Amino acid sequence: MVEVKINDEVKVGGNNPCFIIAEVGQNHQGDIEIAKKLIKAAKDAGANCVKFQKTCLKEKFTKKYLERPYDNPNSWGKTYGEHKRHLEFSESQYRELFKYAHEVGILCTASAMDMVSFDFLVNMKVPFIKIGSGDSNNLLFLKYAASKQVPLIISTGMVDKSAVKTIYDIISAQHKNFCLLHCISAYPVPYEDCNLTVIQDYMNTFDIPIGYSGQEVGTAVALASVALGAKVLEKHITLEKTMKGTDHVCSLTPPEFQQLVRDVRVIENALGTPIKKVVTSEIPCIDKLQKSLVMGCTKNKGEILYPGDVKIKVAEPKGLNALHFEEVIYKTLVYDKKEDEPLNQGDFC
Ligand SMILES: CC(=O)N[C@H](C=O)[C@@H](O)[C@H](O)[C@H](O)COP(=O)(O)O
Ligand SMILES: C=C(OP(=O)(O)O)C(=O)O
Repeated sequence: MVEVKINDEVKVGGNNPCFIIAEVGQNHQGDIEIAKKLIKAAKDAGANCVKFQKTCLKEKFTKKYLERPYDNPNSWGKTYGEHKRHLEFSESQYRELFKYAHEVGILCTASAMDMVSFDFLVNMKVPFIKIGSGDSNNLLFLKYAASKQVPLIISTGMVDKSAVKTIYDIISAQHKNFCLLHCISAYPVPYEDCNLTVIQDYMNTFDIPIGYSGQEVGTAVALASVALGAKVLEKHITLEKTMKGTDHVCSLTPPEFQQLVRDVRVIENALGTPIKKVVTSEIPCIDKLQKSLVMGCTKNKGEILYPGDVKIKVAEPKGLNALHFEEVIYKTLVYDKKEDEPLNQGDFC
């Protein structure tokens, strides 16, 4: 199975555990202390990585768009530009955050929301660069990103399958060190729009690790994505869901994130093998409750066992496994047998 190399220690895909990204995004409210608390919370929750969103505003947005009024309860300014400026950390603040994450001991990166930010992140030597759904139609940027030969995790919200194939073709023409994440870009995503089985379709179509970036409320859908085979899982993290900001509503609090990580690991462990076999932990139940073949009546040596003469019961001691019922019928007893006595190999011929 194809693996993506994040760094010397961390690989994604194949038989590696699901790589869990705690997406801070802009849930830091523009406050570096909150950002640090979220980095620490992500580490304590057991996430593999914590992620921000790096934007060069004049590269990502037109002047007119930045001047657009942004008058809603989640806004940090009168215009979209003011709002975004409030939420954007400077390069030196990013350096401080990356340093802090390093001290805390968690991988830290960001989504490059434009080419300028991409270059900054390459220079910062982040373990991989995320390209969010806002760029799933930005083929120019995707080509540029692919040419830089850094590991990429790419979300595929807001486009259809044919565009996703194009993204795959663009990146894989340069390298295979990338993952695609199924994503629906709504905040929050109604459950009926999650279309989680797209993950399986991606897995059947693409020879790279597939993951899920979930914007729905809660953890159930994210957990299901892992059961379906997601090798990367991204969920937003917040200190408090009632905080101001567009994404808090679809985010997980630190205890919820911790539970998510725990449950993902339980699911991975439980997925086990597709080979159905009797496992050691079942032996006590087999001993206690599995049924076996016993005599349904008292019969003597030389008599034939007719269907009604053999019963299937939980017995002590056990007889032959009840699966052998058909093999016993119409055989001749070689011993006298009492009702309820177990029937074993050698009792008939
Ligand atoms: C598509 C995309 O970029 N989505 C991101 C990742 O999920 C979001 O975090 C947005 O940045 C956020 O919802 C924008 O909110 P506002 O417009 O209020 O700053
Ligand atoms: C928009 C982003 O992600 P997604 O599309 O996965 O929500 C992002 O990472 O910035």
